[in-house]
Amino acid sequence: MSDPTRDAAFSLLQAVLTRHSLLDAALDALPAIEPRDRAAAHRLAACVLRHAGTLDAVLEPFLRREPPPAVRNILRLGAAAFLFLETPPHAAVGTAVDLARSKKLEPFAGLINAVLRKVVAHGAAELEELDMPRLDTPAWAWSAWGKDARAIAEAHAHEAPLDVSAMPGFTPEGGEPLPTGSFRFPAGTPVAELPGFAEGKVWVQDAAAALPAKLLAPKPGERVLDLCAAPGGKTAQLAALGARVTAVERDKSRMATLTGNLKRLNLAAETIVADARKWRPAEPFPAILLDAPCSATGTARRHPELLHLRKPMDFASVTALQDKLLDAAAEMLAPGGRLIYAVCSLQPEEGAARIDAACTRLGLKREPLSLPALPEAVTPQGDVRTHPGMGMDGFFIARLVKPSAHKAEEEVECASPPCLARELDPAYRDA
Ligand SMILES: C[S@@+](CC[C@H](N)C(=O)[O-])C[C@H]1O[C@@H](n2cnc3c(N)ncnc32)[C@H](O)[C@@H]1O
Repeated sequence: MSDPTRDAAFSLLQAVLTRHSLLDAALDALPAIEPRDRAAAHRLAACVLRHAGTLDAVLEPFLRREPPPAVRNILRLGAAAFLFLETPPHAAVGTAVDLARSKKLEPFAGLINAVLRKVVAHGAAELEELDMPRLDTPAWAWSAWGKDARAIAEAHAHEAPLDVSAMPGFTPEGGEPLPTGSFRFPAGTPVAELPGFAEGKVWVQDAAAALPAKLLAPKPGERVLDLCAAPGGKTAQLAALGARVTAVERDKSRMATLTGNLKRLNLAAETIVADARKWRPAEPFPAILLDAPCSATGTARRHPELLHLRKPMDFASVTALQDKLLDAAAEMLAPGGRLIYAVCSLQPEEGAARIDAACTRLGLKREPLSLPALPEAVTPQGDVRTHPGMGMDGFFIARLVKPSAHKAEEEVECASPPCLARELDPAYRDA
């Protein structure tokens, strides 16, 4: 009989690595098991996903030929339990062998036993020699992250803490106040037990995810359009700051989650289920937050499967959608209005490159952001780029302004290229 934790962890790995499922979806699809076993299985599977490259490098010298994928996953589970999760050697090996038998992989039980015994004997020493951050990061991601790649990859080795945003004036007891205004609790803190959660005073939101709404800085009573709004962390921030928020979200069930979240927090917003590329308001908005759908590589600390599931060629379709959403946002922005564009991605093509293209295509002007609480996150172009090496999720945030009607007319006069005004303006030079 295999133990329920190993069994569930194996199902999670098979779902992610062979059927390309997201880990949360795979967790939802697990048969009913004790919550404690489910949490342990999640932790074990996430550990394998964080360290798959390192685990494979440790196993490599002990394998004479490539084992079937299911057998490799059992070997990874056994090695991860021993090397990273302090499982005693006999339990790490024995549960892996039992698991193989229960999955009709009896012919591989001897191999699994022999390989894992070698891992137990030599694996820890081998680990010392390996460049784990490099091995656990796909080559496409490492090269895209440039000089920050090592710091990001080192942070990916650890579980993320639990950050929360709080209603203005409320301080959740026991939370570490962060310079950017969020509060931090240790990884694994049960959300429902957070101080102020039951009273609707706090909501879960990574410290980086809390920055875009702060940088939009709505005034009390100001009309704000929140595009791509669900599950509503940023809608809640904007409403809590006193803005009159219109939240647009394409997915009906995600919008239901947003509505439920606002209700729990006793906040209000106008909610519209629609495709932001097509929906148009009666009046343009002076302030828009576009939290665009993205590859979400900035959240890989919490979702370690993403680096296994994403492929470089996936980015073309998501950047095309980001451009269309920027086009729509520019149309809905009042002259003189401001637009905050945000993505929880570490990929430059979803960040600065989208803003460069939007400035050229739409005549918007990039306005440099200032973030005194986190100056290292401000790029030379004036955008904000956080990453896990800074202790928070990876986010890209930029502010764009639409020239006022008066200015726009001036630009029309000199619109035939090349436009001298654009050539002289450093913001356009960057574009
Ligand atoms: C990054 S999430 C937004 C997170 C949210 N702003 C928050 O703070 O909780 C992106 C959202 O965009 C929605 N979305 C994707 N394409 C859309 C479109 N064309 N129009 C409106 N919403 C869209 C997705 O369903 C998803 O809920």
